[in-house]
Parts: sequence; structure tokens; C-alpha cells
Amino acid sequence: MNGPTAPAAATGPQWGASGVTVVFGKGSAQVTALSEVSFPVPRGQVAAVVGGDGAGKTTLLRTLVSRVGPVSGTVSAPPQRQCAFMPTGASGVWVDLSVEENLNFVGAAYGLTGPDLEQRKARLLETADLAKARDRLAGRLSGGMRQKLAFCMAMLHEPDLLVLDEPSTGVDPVSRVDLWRLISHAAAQGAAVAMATTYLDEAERASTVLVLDDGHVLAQGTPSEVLAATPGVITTGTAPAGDPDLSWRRGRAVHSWHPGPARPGENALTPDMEDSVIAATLARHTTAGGVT
Ligand SMILES: Nc1ncnc2c1ncn2[C@@H]1O[C@H](COP(=O)(O)OP(=O)(O)OP(=O)(O)O)[C@@H](O)[C@H]1O
Repeated sequence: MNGPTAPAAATGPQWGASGVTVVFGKGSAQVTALSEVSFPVPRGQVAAVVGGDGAGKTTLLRTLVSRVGPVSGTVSAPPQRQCAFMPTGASGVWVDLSVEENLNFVGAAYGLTGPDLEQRKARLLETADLAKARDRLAGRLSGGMRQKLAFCMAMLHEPDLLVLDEPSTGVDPVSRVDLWRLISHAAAQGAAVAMATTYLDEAERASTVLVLDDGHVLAQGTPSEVLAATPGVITTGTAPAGDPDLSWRRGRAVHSWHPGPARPGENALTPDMEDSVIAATLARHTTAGGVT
């Protein structure tokens, strides 16, 4: 994969969410999907949001593009026409149309025609390595190619704000590298990119990371700020060092966490993003009586 997305100087308006709370349902079925979450998405940068199932990632992205309304807080985004939202699983792709027809369809929706449309299509298909597949039905593409097509469709009208919901989930490692290249290229061209990802190595390459758990902010900042703010102490060994609920497997090793301070003779591990997110989640759920 390429290196980190260089934090470009943010110029012009700043997009994103500020102190946003989103509630679904009523009465006993009420769910607070986001609780006072702020998520700046500057131009020229990739802002990543990570978290487990139901953490609120999709809700946050949908809030950014006005598909969900917050009960409080504010959202700043360009006009709808200058936003793009790529839902998870390439669900915006029409499988009965060819690659090129998919792009033509989106182009028509944005009033793009003639040489302008042809040039944009050619450039995107080339960059996504899809030029040879332009006549193939989207339903016959591999998962990774379909995700790349969905990305090209989102980028065709050159949006100012690009919102991607788990663009690389289920994609093979080679296509993941391609997708990351496309995403960082879009940011380098000046787009503000917000993306949810389940791959923490990917989040580590973003300009900023927001870690959500159950609608709450666990950690936020540049990847190095998030790593530096890792709570407690993490150790590595061949078996859990204490409560198995506070341990997780990393390859052949077992990592263990406790709230700290470090015990005598203990060698604390320097955490990567995966360790850091797990530690922050455990810290939130650990009470004096154990893990909740
Ligand atoms: N339209 C909706 N109506 C009711 N509840 C919803 C709705 N959308 C999301 N939720 C709830 O809000 C919470 C956050 O969901 P969200 O889809 O944003 O999480 P997520 O982090 O994207 O999770 P996943 O990765 O599993 O999709 C969950 O409890 C979910 O059940």
C-alpha cells in the first residue's frame, strides 16, 4: 500500500459533523446511534471512522450526506450535487449493465455528455485498471472490480465530499491496494474523503481516525495521536496474562490488556491501531467487577 495520506493544507469550507446525536425509533425501541460525535472531514484528506458492528459508522456517514437527520449537533457539507455516497457492498452498481453503461447512466444523471464524459470515464477506468473490462457486465466482475467500479461511479462528477462506506470490505488484498490508491488519489486531487473501514491497517494510513463504540467516541485524532492515547497496558505472550476476556489473539501471539499502571517486570507493548482500538473498547467496557 502507499504511505499515509499527506495532510494537505485545508482551504475553503470545512465539512463534517459537530456534536451530532442521532436517535432511531421511539419509546422502548429507541436507539441512540450517535452520541455527540464530531467528525471533521477536511479537503484533501481521508478521515476514517472505525468501530465494531453497530458502532454507528454507517449512521455517521449517512448523516454527512443528509440521509439521516440528527436530533442535535450540526453537519456541514457541500450541496447534494457535490457530494457522493458509496454504500457498502457496491450496492449502487447495476449488475445487468456493463461497466461503461453504469458510468454512462451516472453521467446522464449529472448532465455529463460528450468529450467531457468520455475523458472522465477514460481517466477513471484507466486509474482503476478497469479499461479492459469496460464492456463486461457488472454482474460478471469480481468483488474487487465491482467495488472499484462503484468508486468510479461515485467519482465521475468530481464531488467535493466523497463518502465511502467500507469500500474494501470483502475485497482481496491486491484490489484493496488498488482501492486505497484510488481513494488517496481522490484526496490528493482536493476531495474531502470520509470512509468507514473495518481494516485497521487502512485506518492507520488515513489523515485522521475516529473510533466509535456503541455511538460514543472512544478515540479521535491523527493515527499517532490515537496510538499515543491508548489506555492501560498491553502485553504479549503465548497465553492470556490474567482475565481471558481481556486478551485477544494476534497471529501466534496472545495480547492482554489491563487498565494499568504497568506491573513490576512487565514489558508493555507498543500498540498498533488494532491493539489500540481493542484496548480503548475494553477500557470503556471494563468495570471493577469485570467486562460488561
Ligand atoms: N434506520 C434505522 N432504524 C433503527 N435503528 C437503526 C437504523 N439504522 C441504524 N440503526 C441502529 O443504529 C445503531 C448504529 O448502526 P450503524 O449501522 O450506523 O452501525 P455500523 O457501525 O455501521 O455497524 P455495521 O458495521 O454493523 O453496519 C445500531 O444499533 C443499529 O441497529
